[in-house]
Amino acid sequence: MTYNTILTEVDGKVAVITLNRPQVLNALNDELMDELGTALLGFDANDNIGCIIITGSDKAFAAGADIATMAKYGFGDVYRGDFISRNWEEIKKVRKPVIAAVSGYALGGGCELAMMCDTIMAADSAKFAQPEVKLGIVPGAGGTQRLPRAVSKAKAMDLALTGRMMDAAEAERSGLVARIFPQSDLLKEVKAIAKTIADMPLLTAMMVKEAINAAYETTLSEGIHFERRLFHACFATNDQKEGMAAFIEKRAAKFTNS
Ligand SMILES: CCCCCCCCCCCCC[C@H](O)CC(=O)SCCNC(=O)CCNC(=O)[C@H](O)C(C)(C)COP(=O)(O)OP(=O)(O)OC[C@H]1O[C@@H](n2cnc3c(N)ncnc32)[C@H](O)[C@@H]1OP(=O)(O)O
Repeated sequence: MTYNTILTEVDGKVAVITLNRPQVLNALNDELMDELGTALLGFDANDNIGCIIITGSDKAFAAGADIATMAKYGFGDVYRGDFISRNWEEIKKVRKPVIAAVSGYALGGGCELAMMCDTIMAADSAKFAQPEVKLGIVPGAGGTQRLPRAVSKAKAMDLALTGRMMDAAEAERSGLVARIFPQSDLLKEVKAIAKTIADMPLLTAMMVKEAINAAYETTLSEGIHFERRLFHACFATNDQKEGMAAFIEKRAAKFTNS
């Protein structure tokens, strides 16, 4: 499928979606979010794909929502058009692991998009911010809710009230980013991580993702209960039998995703 604002690539069992509005540092507009959702759900439905990467350019993962677009809108436009809610939730429907590979700017909606992914791997050039306050708006795509859960209330307040940028090292120290790589190695390294994940039993990897994401949505005891039932369910899979037999027989497992 061809798109106007993204590029897609398949590398073995790994799908790569590259945001592609370089002239505006990958600023996010409605067309891009529609196309991103279509690509994500397409790869999620593809049995040959085990892990999905979203990335941008060296200079920008995404410099936020398209300000030139937003500047034209009033309350009626965004409220009646249900902007953001209309097409941002697609990524939450994706059941396979999604990795954000961030180089350069991840600002505003760019940081929010990265936080909607299951994990964030960053280049040493990465810079994260929620600078919306400087534009007279609050973050509108989950930044005020996901950032404090990722880095603490104190750090989230600092970032969202000052609009300052946080570099990759601070982002990793704060827990927003899982790992940092030299910019020139980012995509190679993240593809290797994604291949490792895609080589895991798919049903189990999907259950791991679902269980961890549930922690953001429920109480500890409910989350433990949910995890326990998934743990019990694993014992109905061939992959649990194969995984444990392979360990005992000291050989590589041959998972069948069943
Ligand atoms: C409600 C309706 C939304 C419509 C779309 C709905 C779906 C997607 C949006 C969902 C998210 C909304 C909620 C979110 O919380 C809100 C935001 O994200 S607000 C925006 C936050 N981002 C910023 O404030 C960053 C703005 N950019 C900068 O500060 C600087 O560009 C930079 C990143 C520090 C880089 O500076 P420089 O290196 O000097 O480069 P330039 O500034 O010259 O930029 C080059 C070129 O790119 C254009 N550009 C950069 N950022 C944006 C942007 N966010 N929107 C539009 N265009 C952008 C810049 O204008 C230059 O273009 P040129 O002048 O060369 O034509």
